[in-house]
Amino acid sequence: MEEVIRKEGDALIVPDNPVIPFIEGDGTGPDIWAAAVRVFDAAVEKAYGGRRKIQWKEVLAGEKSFKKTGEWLPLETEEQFRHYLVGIKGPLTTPVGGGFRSLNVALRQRLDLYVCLRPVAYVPGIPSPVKRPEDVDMVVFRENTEDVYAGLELESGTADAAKLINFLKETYGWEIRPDSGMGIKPISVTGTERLVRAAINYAIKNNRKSVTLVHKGNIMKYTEGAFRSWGYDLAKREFGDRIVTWDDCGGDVPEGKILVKDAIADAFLQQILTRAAEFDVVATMNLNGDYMSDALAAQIGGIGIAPGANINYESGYAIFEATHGTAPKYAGKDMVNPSSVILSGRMMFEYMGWQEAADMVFRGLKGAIAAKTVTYDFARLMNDARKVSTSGFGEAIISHMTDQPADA
Ligand SMILES: NC(=O)C1=CN([C@@H]2O[C@H](COP(=O)(O)OP(=O)(O)OC[C@H]3O[C@@H](n4cnc5c(N)ncnc54)[C@H](OP(=O)(O)O)[C@@H]3O)[C@@H](O)[C@H]2O)C=CC1
Ligand SMILES: O=C(O)CCC(=O)C(=O)O
Ligand SMILES: [Mg+2]
Repeated sequence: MEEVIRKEGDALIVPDNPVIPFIEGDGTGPDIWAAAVRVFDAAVEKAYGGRRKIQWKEVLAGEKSFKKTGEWLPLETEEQFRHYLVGIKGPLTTPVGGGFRSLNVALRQRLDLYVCLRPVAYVPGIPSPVKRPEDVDMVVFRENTEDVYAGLELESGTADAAKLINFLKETYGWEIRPDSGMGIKPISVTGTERLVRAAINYAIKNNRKSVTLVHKGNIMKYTEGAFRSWGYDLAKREFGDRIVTWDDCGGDVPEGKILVKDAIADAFLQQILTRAAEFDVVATMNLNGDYMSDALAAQIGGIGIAPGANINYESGYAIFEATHGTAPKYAGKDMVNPSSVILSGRMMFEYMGWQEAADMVFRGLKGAIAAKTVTYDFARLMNDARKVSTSGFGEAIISHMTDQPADA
């Protein structure tokens, strides 16, 4: 019988043999998925001795879907993610400068997965370009449904672009070059409040020290600046007894309180390199969050190991996915690092309440890295590594799954 994960009130009800839909992904997606699914199944088997098992169900999107169905993102795929509540996906190609819009963004928008959750923490043994990668332990909450990612754009030279440019001149007196392409950046109270609320709730639940609102509000006053103001207002209104702001305490945070502060995005990007330990949970808008998550990933070894999740905390819908893209030059070479999808699976197990399986995945991964068995991206920065393939790294993770606690 088909077992389906469902949400009842605040609780996620997870059967022992849940159906979990997956998208293999384009480019390196199939290589990574083949390694990752073996790791997931091994972790569940070792953690629960056969009592639990995932029933994987492939759903189509991207190039594979287009070849089979003529559609890039069939409605059925979206419906399957809704039906089964929790899913996982590989990266999907988005053409640059034209063609169809991002399927990744479309899925997030259609399921209203408003949080893009990207934890960035160092795993010992991984080569890093910074002196103190262990100082990086941040959790990025990136707003996932609006900002310039809303896809509201008009192409330069079109009648529609000309119409908008004329309207803006007539209505506001704005002078915009007639050969401009136009894009809209919506940032709403609704989008901001639910994102910041999720970030603060996460900080409380996980005993984190601070939540930093990152914005470019000095320049984009009514979008990014408003995000900052609405974020502070929400924090004070809904979490007044749990948080303090910099103005309240001058940085001297009372025991048990979470500091809510803000940083302008350009300064933030240099401070995460110079003073990484001062940042913890970070809440920001879509484009900033996209840039920041890759930049932060670089500090802990690169996007090959940076996981992520797209979540709606009210409906419970969640799609787990890597931070990186399709890395097309390595497609089919069984070469890239599968850690990002594998650690996204670890996040998925945690979300499902399968902590033992999550710990098993992490233990295996830490063991493989400690043994210096790594893929090309890490091997090229290490002197004494044993370079293995995508599938070889998956096998190494499985062979290092032990019964020792994750942080032993
Ligand atoms: N969520 C999604 O599905 C995403 C999709 N994309 C899409 O992916 C496509 C390619 O984007 P691109 O900008 O090249 O970014 P990618 O993230 O695909 O690749 C950029 C570089 O990052 C490194 N990298 C990526 N993945 C891995 C991995 N698993 N292991 C090791 N290193 C890795 C490689 O670096 P090196 O060359 O140094 O080895 C690679 O050349 C685009 O169509 C883009 O839109 C992009 C991001 C997210
Ligand atoms: O959708 C895409 O192609 C890119 C998205 C992206 O870079 C991200 O979400 O991190
Ligand atoms: Mg990105």
